[in-house]
Amino acid sequence: MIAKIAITPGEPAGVGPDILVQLAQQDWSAQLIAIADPEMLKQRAAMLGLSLEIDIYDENQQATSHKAGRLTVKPVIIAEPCIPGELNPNNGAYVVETLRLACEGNMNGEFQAIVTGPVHKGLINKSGIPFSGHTEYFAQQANCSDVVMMLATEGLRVSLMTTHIPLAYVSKAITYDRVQKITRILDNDLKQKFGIESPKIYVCGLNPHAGEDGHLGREEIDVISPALENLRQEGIHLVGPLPADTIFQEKYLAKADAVMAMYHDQGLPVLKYKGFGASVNITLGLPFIRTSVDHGTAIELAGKSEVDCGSFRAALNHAIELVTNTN
Ligand SMILES: NC(=O)C1=CN([C@@H]2O[C@H](COP(=O)(O)OP(=O)(O)OC[C@H]3O[C@@H](n4cnc5c(N)ncnc54)[C@H](O)[C@@H]3O)[C@@H](O)[C@H]2O)C=CC1
Ligand SMILES: NCC(=O)COP(=O)(O)O
Repeated sequence: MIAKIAITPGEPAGVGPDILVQLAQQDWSAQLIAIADPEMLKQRAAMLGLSLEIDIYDENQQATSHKAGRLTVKPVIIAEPCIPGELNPNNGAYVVETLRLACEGNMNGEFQAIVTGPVHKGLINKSGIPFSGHTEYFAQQANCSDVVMMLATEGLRVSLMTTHIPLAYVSKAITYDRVQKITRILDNDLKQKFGIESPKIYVCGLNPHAGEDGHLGREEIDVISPALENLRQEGIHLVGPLPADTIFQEKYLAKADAVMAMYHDQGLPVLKYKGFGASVNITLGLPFIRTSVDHGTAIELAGKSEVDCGSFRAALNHAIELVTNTN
């Protein structure tokens, strides 16, 4: 069966559309369905000197694999014409509508995965729509109380205990309950989606030196260790909490199927240092497959043919692979 993959190019003034029209220049084994404004995509392709034929999506037609130089589009009309590199809050609702439709199509089985380009979280909020990230948005749309953000590159997977919240709220968000729920989702998806029979998860502490026996913070003693101990009783293979400044070394990584970081900027700088441009962001715990790029909107590069397509290509390949593995 040929999979239908919904693709949201993200912020129209950013590099998402540039990358999508470039990726459309090659054949793919799945049908790619861009949920976007077709005129905006045509204009971006023309700006980059690429030829692109648009086919308007017909849900009653059987899926056919993507052919180079064409793109199937489920149209969402943009509010105001897009100027690459110029953020326009009047187009914030358009961006969110593309995400809503992609989610709806996955929930009702029309599409088999979502691949998202980068959105500008600040612009969406400026447009009057509270938004902290795709991860949280899709969780809410799919009625999932907890999902996990995981980024993966060759030789390293990093998942996050907390996602897009201010640093000042992180300690309070790391509860006994949260540590258990998030770790169980990670363990389950490593088994189900990645085919790892008995995953080993290495867990970072929150505080310097994982709290130094309570002298530099008590979250490890009061919350993280007891929660991990309970999970070990359930049979989950966990190591830690280990100091975050030394966990990312080969001795541990060679054995780890994933590292769990306590917050966004504890884990992601390491991952991106290792594999920026070739990493994939995967949301675990959703009732559908969702992958994304490792980078943001890079608006200064929009419309200029200078963008690196590696992460978007990897996200698309990974989504197709996950669909194939789970069918
Ligand atoms: N998946 C998503 O929707 C993500 C969205 N963002 C959003 O993107 C916006 C901008 O965030 P920044 O922190 O500035 O990160 P950014 O990733 O947009 O840019 C950081 C640096 O990397 C470069 N860069 C990024 N992507 C590139 C590519 N494909 N090819 C070549 N160079 C590239 C940029 O030119 C810039 O120098 C924010 O609003 C943020 O919320 C950030 C990360 C992920
Ligand atoms: N740093 C990852 C990021 O900001 C992307 O998050 P999301 O929009 O995929 O939730």
